[in-house]
Amino acid sequence: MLAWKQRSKSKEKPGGQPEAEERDGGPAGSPASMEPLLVVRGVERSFDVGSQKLRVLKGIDLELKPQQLVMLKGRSGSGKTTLMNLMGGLDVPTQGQIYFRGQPFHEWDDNRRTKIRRKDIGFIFQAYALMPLLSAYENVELTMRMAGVPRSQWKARATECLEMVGLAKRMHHRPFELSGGEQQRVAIAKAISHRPSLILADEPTAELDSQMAAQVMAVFREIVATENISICMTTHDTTIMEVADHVYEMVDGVFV
Ligand SMILES: Nc1ncnc2c1ncn2[C@@H]1O[C@H](COP(=O)(O)OP(=O)(O)OP(=O)(O)O)[C@@H](O)[C@H]1O
Repeated sequence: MLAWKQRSKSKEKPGGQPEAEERDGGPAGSPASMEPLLVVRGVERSFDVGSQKLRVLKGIDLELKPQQLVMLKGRSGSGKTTLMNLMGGLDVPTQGQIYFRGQPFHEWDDNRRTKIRRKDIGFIFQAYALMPLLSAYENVELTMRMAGVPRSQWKARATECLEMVGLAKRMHHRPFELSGGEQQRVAIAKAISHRPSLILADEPTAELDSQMAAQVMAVFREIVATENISICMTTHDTTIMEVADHVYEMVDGVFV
């Protein structure tokens, strides 16, 4: 199992709020100097609720660079999940633009976004979302099957991903035979198996105790470094924000 390599990049703002620094200023070719993977520009999202319009996102700007781990924090109902759904092409903005690898998600229909999403984006949820009758290995294989990865690559890649998350010895266990932290690590192995460039994780550590949450964050840092993946995750847990490259705080549909 990986050790949790804590990165002390955050600073205390005068108001006592942790403010993460970006890893800018690195040499040419470092993550900070690369083209953004995802660009969110002036994004707004409203929902019709009865005869009312509910304005949830009110002008969001965000950039996610390759090999970056960013976190969204904010109170319940502030709009984090709504934004993640837009970033992952599950929904489209009412206003504004979303470019994923330069492709205009905001202009595309659902079919076109779904094709990109299956190949290039991985999702991780609070509640693991594993198939209960399939083993850890079979769960990972299923994602590759759905993403169109050639069958000849399934075995080696599923094994590699489960080893990466520290589950080499638990590969043939089914979800109910695994702890919460282990199940979440299977979910991570699933999410990275088809080699996406972006992982979106909604409260991935919410169900875990602090030690298991730390293990999951260690795995996230490892895959950002070795798999050329960027991660955007939501969290309420201030202790894990230390490992982020950048923390965005959302209040009532805007970043502060
Ligand atoms: N499809 C929808 N129709 C109407 N209202 C919606 C819809 N989706 C989200 N909302 C509303 O938008 C607001 C923001 O919801 P969202 O789930 O994005 O918040 P959140 O910050 O992720 O909260 P939490 O931390 O509890 O998950 C909430 O008031 C929610 O009820």
